Amino acid sequence: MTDLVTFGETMALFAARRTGPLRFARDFDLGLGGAESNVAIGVSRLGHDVTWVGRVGDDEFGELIASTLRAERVDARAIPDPDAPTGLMIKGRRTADLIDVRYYRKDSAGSRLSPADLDPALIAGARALHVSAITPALSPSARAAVRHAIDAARAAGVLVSLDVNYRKALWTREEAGAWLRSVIADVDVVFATEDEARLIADTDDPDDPVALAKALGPRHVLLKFGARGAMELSDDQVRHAEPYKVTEVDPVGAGDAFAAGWLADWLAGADPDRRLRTACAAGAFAVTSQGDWESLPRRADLDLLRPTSEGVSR
Ligand SMILES: Nc1ncnc2c1ncn2[C@@H]1O[C@H](COP(=O)(O)OP(=O)(O)O)[C@@H](O)[C@H]1O
Ligand SMILES: O=C(O)C(=O)C[C@H](O)[C@H](O)COP(=O)(O)O
Repeated sequence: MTDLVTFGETMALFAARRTGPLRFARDFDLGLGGAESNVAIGVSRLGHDVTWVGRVGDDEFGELIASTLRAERVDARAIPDPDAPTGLMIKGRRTADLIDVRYYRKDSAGSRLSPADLDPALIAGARALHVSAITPALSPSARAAVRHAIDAARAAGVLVSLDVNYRKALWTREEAGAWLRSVIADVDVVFATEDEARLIADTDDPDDPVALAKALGPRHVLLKFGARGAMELSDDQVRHAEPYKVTEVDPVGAGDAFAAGWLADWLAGADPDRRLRTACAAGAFAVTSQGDWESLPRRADLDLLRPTSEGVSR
């Protein structure tokens, strides 16, 4: 039995070590990145059993992904695909605070995920399913896999969580909006930035976060405002969360961390105020180091941050 099932594409990640145009980068840190595996690691570190499913190439990067996730205690069902390579993500630093992410993932192993890769019994045995709207943008078979997984979760009464994670390199706003509107009624929890929420919501006041959240529809709506914190609309009640004070080194991965924190506390049965604080703390931790997931917190770390922290722990 697992608490959370998630699936998607995880890529080998090359992060340039120095700032400037990528062609002058010279050296890179090799790691991995993928929205859903970032969430899987985050939820695992916060104490729950997580299963991640995805296709990887039958290559060194596929090994890197499987072994890293397993080291993070994620039950990684990394399906080796003999016919396609692991996708790549290249992270450049054009300036000290301008990160430029490029994908080399067309026809990758991860994009070849299909409904047959996702066992409905695995999903039915979990308490929550987490998907992102990156997967449906990868290929028709990956899109069908998301629908299949959501249907399996709904049939079994398993919580369905969706992170909008709009990636303009993969599809247009119109394509993403149409797909999102086709699934939103089957979603229990949605994570979005305000701009992402506007892909789905039809409201007269798209600049009002509360109106936007109400127009989305799911039982739990989480709107993320970056360094300004977040808002939750759950069961008609609105909660605002102050951000935690950290020095931002790399903003990539904050949204995945936030989703991980929220889901971990939902699984733990935490009260809604605490759940939202955990989500914000996890998001804050994520921006403190270069990697997409390396600085994600364990439970004991959560108390280290305070909204008004002076940065000293005694
Ligand atoms: N610089 C920051 N300082 C403190 N918390 C942050 C910072 N950036 C992000 N967070 C936290 O992480 C959450 C998600 O980040 P955000 O950038 O809004 O999402 P995404 O990565 O999906 O665009 C925010 O709602 C906030 O709680
Ligand atoms: O899987 C993909 O396509 C990715 O882009 C992987 C990224 O590492 C994360 O998804 C970060 O996303 P945020 O948490 O929204 O900053």
